[in-house]
Amino acid sequence: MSNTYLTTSPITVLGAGSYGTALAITFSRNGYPTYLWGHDPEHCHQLAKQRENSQFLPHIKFPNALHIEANLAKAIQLSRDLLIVVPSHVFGDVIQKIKPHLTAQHRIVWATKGLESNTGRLLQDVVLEHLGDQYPLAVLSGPTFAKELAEGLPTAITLASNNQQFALAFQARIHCSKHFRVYLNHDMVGVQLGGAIKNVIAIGAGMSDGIGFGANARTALITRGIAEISRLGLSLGANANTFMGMSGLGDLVLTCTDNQSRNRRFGLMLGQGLSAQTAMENIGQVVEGYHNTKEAYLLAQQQGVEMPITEQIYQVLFCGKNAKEAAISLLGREKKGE
Ligand SMILES: NC(=O)c1ccc[n+]([C@@H]2O[C@H](COP(=O)([O-])OP(=O)(O)OC[C@H]3O[C@@H](n4cnc5c(N)ncnc54)[C@H](O)[C@@H]3O)[C@@H](O)[C@H]2O)c1
Ligand SMILES: O=P(O)(O)OC[C@H](O)CO
Repeated sequence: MSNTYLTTSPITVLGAGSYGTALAITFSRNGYPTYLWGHDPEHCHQLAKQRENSQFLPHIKFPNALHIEANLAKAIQLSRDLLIVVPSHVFGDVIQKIKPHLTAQHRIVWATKGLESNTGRLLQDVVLEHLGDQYPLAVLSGPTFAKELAEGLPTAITLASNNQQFALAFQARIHCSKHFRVYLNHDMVGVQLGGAIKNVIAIGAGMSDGIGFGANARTALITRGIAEISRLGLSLGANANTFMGMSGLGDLVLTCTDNQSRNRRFGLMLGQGLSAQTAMENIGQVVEGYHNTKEAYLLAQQQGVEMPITEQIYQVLFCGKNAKEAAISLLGREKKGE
C-alpha cells in the first residue's frame, strides 16, 4: 500500500444494497474517496452510469468522491478500511471471498445486522473463524434508515470495536457533526445482538398493528422486547448499558414504530393474514428478522434464556401458527413481576 493512498484515506464499502449505498454516499459527501462494490456486475455498471442507485435510493445523486468498483480484488486493494454491508445470510460467503485479497494493513468494519444463518453465531465469530484475530474489527449499528441517511438527515449511530486505536481513528473519519454522529462503545457483543434481535421484535410490533391492536400493545412489545434482548445479551457477556443506547433501545424503537422498516412492514402483512412468502415478495428487499428468528430462538434455548416474543414469532414463521393465536399466547402467559 503506497503512502499516497494512505494519506487520501479512502474507504471501500462492500455491498451495494440500500444501506451500503447510503453509507457510501455519506462518507463521500464528507469528502473521502469512497469505493462501492456490489456483487452483481450489471448492477455496478448501472450505478456507475446513472450516478444513483435507482433501485434502492432513487433521485439521490452520488457525490463526485463516490466511485463504483465492480472488481472485488481491486475494491479491497484501494482502501485500508473495508466496510461490509451485505445481508447476514451471505456475510460468511463474502468474508471468505475477501480473505485472499487482504493484506496485513486492512481493518474491517461491518454494518450488517444479524446472526449467522443456521448456527446463530455472532458475525464477529464468523470473521474470527475465517480470518483469524489479526485484523482490527468493528461493528457499526444503530437507528439508521438508509433513505434518511442518504438524504443527509440527522442520524446517530454506535461504533464498537475490539481495538481502541482503530475505533478512535474510524470514528474521527466518519463522524460529521452536521448530520452523522458516531458514538463509541466497547461492547461488540451487545451492539451486534441489539441490531440482530430488534429485527425479530419489529416483526412482532408490525404483527400487533396488522392485527389491529393499538399503541398500548406496540409499546408493551417494545418494552418487553428490550427486556428479552437484554437477558440474552447478559447471558452472552454483553454490558446491560449497551441495550439502553443507539444500537439497543434506539434501533428497537425506530424499527418497531416506523413503516420505513422492512421488518415492521413484513410483520404488518403477517398480522393482516398474508403468508410469510407473499409478504417477503411484496417487500422485495432483505428482511433480516425473517432470516434471524430461528437463529435467535435457538440461541435463546442454548443459553437457557426466556424470550417469549421471539418464541411466538418463531411459531408463526416456522410452525404454522397464525399471528392472532401468537398474540393470544403472549397475552395469556402466567402473571409475573416486571
Ligand atoms: N436499509 C437500511 O435502512 C439498513 C439500515 C441499517 C442496517 N441495515 C443492514 O444492512 C444489511 C444490508 O441490508 P440492505 O438494506 O442494504 O439490503 P438491501 O435489500 O437493500 O440490498 C441487499 C443487497 O445485498 C446484495 N447481495 C445479495 N447477495 C449477495 C452476495 N452473495 N454478495 C454480496 N452482496 C449480495 C444484493 O445485491 C443487494 O444489493 C442488512 O444486514 C441490514 O439489516 C440496513
Ligand atoms: O428496514 P429494516 O427493518 O431492516 O431496518 C433498517 C435498519 O436496521 C434500521 O436501523
